[in-house]
Amino acid sequence: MLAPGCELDPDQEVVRTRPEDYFLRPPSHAPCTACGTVMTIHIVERMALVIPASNSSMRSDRNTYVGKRFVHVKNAYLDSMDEDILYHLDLGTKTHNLLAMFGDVKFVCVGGSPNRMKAFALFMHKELGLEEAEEDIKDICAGTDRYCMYKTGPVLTISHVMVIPSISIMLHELITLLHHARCYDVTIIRIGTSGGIGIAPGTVVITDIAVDSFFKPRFEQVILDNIVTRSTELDKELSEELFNCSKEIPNFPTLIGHTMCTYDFYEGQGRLDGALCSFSRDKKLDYLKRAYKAGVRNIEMESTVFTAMCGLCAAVVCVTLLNRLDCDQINLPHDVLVEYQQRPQLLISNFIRRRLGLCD
Ligand SMILES: O=P(O)(O)O[C@H]1O[C@H](CO)[C@@H](O)[C@H]1O
Ligand SMILES: O=c1cc[nH]c(=O)[nH]1
Repeated sequence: MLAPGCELDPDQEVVRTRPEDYFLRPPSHAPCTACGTVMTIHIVERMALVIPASNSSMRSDRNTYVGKRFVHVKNAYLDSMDEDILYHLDLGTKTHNLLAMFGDVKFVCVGGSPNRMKAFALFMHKELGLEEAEEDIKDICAGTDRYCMYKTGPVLTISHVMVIPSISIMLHELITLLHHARCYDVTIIRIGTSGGIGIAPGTVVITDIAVDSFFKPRFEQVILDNIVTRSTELDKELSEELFNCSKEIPNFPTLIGHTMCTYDFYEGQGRLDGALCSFSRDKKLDYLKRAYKAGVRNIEMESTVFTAMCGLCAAVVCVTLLNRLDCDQINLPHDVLVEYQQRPQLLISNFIRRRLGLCD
């Protein structure tokens, strides 16, 4: 077991936790960098499937992608399949020419609400000055009502509904789609809403690391009857780039901080206004204050699985709708809510235009 207060070499991919939880690789041992105490370490799988476009310190298993960094699928079975049906997207390798449809995608923007994501696609269409008529921007996944998807030039926009399992299914099919379409140098961004902790409503939080309800930077996935823990590391350069973009927008409160991802909006986020509540106001505030102290600035419900699957060329940008130290209910006037929800969209549009060399 880990000695209390010990630190491991930060370059090591480890998590310090209960040994029985980690089955992915057998535990090994390493000395604490400070005191030399030998500790049991449990290797966490690096899951990120999308390869960063500009990362000079890529691991050797990623170095096969010199020049173009293709979207990577860690599944040996896929390429031997005669046909791959992406059921929830209503797309498939035999029914659609995925290379022709999606081969030029460079940015993927995801968010919960189908209407908000459609509005973002139409906004991007305008911002990129694309010639195609707005009416021609159709939902590519119209054959299913699970998710919606729009393509505007190199920007693919997809809704993922709410919570980890829903975004996880979408990401499996999205990443497979990008792989079939031979996409490369892709950046994936989640644009959403969240509850803030200790910050003014309307603040945009750019996530530096996604943490779970225990403030740990990990995502636990049950696979068969094992729990596999995956890293939720994000590309720091990308968050800095986004932060710099935000400085160019007037009256645009933005910060970089940890984002906590929960499995529930009510009890899971310490709300007193759900159908069930088994804790006191004091316990709630104590929890949220501990979260703040651990670096958490906002709470939402998808970031850990999103970062685990897309991490090293991905970003999470969420506006806060309330300060959870003050209240639980979201009672913003409709026009304010709409304006707040547009903030991450505005930032990402500026970022994409800048990356495409379209900014003045
Ligand atoms: O703004 P979106 O992307 O919908 O995400 C946030 O809003 C939902 C809760 O209202 C959760 O899914 C949370 O993560
Ligand atoms: O408090 C909030 C607000 C939006 N989304 C969440 O997950 N929590």
